[in-house]
This record gives sequence, C-alpha cells and structure tokens, in this order.
Amino acid sequence: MGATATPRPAELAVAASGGRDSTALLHATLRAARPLGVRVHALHVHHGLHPQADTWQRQVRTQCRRWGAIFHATRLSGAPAPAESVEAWARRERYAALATMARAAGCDIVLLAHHRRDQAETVLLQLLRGGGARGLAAMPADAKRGGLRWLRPWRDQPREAIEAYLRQHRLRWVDDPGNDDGRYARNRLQQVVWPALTDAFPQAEAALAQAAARAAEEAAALREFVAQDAAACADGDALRVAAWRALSPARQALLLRHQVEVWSGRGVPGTLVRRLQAELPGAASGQWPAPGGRLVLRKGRLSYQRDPSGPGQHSD
Ligand SMILES: Nc1ncnc2c1ncn2[C@@H]1O[C@H](COP(=O)(O)OP(=O)(O)OP(=O)(O)O)[C@@H](O)[C@H]1O
Repeated sequence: MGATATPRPAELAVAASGGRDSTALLHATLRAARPLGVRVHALHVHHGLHPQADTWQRQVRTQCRRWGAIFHATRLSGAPAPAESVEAWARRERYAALATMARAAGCDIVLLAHHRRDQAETVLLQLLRGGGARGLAAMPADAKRGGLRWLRPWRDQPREAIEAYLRQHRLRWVDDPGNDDGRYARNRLQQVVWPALTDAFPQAEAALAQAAARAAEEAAALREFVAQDAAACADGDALRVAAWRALSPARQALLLRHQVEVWSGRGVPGTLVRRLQAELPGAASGQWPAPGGRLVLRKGRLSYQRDPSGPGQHSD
C-alpha cells in the first residue's frame, strides 16, 4: 500500500497513536519517503486520561528511534468545559495539538491512519445522531483545515489490508489507544453492534463506505445550490425574506440552516429551521432565539445579532 502524498513535500507528519493502524502508516510512510529524501515526523498526543497512555507514547518514541522518524509529543492539559463530553474535548484538543506540532516541525501535511472500517463506523454514528448528507459524508480523504492538509491515505482500505501489512513486516503495536479518550458510543458500536451487523450483512463495511462517498458528492452539490441561493437572497449581511419565500420549501430549509450556521458559527437545530419556515412567511417583524444570539426580522430583512455575553464564534 502506498502512503505518499502529492505534491512531494520536504517534511511530512504522521499522527501516531502507537496503535495498530498508525504504526502501519508510520512504517509505510517512512518506507515511501526515505528514497525521496522526505523527512517524516511522528506526532503523538498524550491525552493524560488513561493509565496506559505513557506506554503508547513510549511505543511511538521507540518506533521513531528504530525506524528513523522525528518524534514529537504533547501532553494535553486542561479539562472539558462543563457541558462538554470528554470525547469531544479530547478530539478537539488532539487535533489542535497535532496542528501545533505539525506547524512547529515545518510540515504542511499531516497523515491520519483512518481506514474503511473507521469510515463505515463514522457513517453509522452520524446516522444515529440524525445527521444529513454532510455528516453522512463522514471523513474526507483530503481536507484543508487550519492552514494544513489532513490526508487519510488509507481511508478506502479495508482493515484486513492493514493487518496484512503489519504481519508482512512483523510490526508490533500497543492495543487500543482509541479507548484513551472516553469514546463510549464508538466503543459500543465496535464491540456490540459491529460484530452483529457484519454477521448479518457481510458487505456492510464496503456499503457504508460507498454511502459516504455518495453522500459526499451530494453534500458538495447541495453546497453549490445553497451558495447560489444565498447570493440571490443576500442584502448585505441580511437575508431578503421575499426572495427566500420564492424558493421551494426544501431550498428554503437548506438556506436557513446554512445562513444561521454562517452567522452563528454553530450547528443549527432542526426545530429552529422548521419554526422559521412556519413563522417567517406571515411575520412583518419578530425575533427568534438562535445559537449564540437571536434572529431579527425588520423591514423584510432577516439578520443575526450575537449575544454580547455569549462565547465567541467557535472554530470547529
Ligand atoms: N493520541 C494520538 N496521537 C496522535 N495521533 C492520534 C492519536 N489518536 C489518534 N490519532 C490519529 O487519528 C487516527 C484515528 O484514530 P482514532 O480512530 O482513535 O480517532 P477517531 O476519534 O476515531 O477519529 P477522529 O480523530 O476523526 O475523531 C489514528 O490512526 C492516528 O493517525
């Protein structure tokens, strides 16, 4: 399996947990990069949550020493905000720490070792959270974020291919750092749902990954439609309600969701979208609570006012 990225960088980072998948990815990346003169950095995040976390970090350090990668590690400090899950906190802080280490190492590209099973699990989890096309699209193979490129070169590879690679090269890893960050839903899915699902539907992994690929295309097309509608209905920072009303109900809902998300920087509950669809057409003026602020209708224009006391726009 290949693990190189194009165009060829001088420095390449691999997010290395010490577990099975990123052990294989770090090894394969080094094999591909060495003849090209590309330096490989292994970035490890110690979540400080699990008794075995020191072992995982040592494992990555040892791999780096043995295989000739440059080792970087960050230990997370702090704690989740009151309403935040450990999982959400760990995930956000992990990506932030990876980004900081990558930039400090002079890397523009970070490789992640997600594979097709991870993709399939993410689709199921999104479905169970009630996600739409964008959520069901799951993880992109190539994404730009925070000035970095995040690549998942093995996103479409079955897990068995990675296991075969590990066997072929007699690689050792430390089991299950994934449990480090309190991922209750994903762990239950892996332990309880997945075995039963694949027993009944052996093609589930491939089918769910295919569903994600279709959802990604559909989400991209929807983004284009909604951008056109947003431009057609814009009045400065506000939305012209008369123009919005001329759209079909499906496009009205999409545009409201998109617009409030852009204004507030947060996810928009479906209940708010439905309420606005019901109430906006008959209203001459009005106010509706929205994430982080409120929506104000005046003189046919819908605009957003941020709560002065609320937290700033979040960057996720
Ligand atoms: N502690 C860690 N340090 C460095 N990289 C990590 C760490 N944990 C995970 N990763 C990177 O993220 C990849 C996916 O890991 P994992 O499946 O545990 O994350 P996830 O939580 O399922 O996915 P996501 O990060 O998208 O939420 C790993 O293969 C590895 O590349």
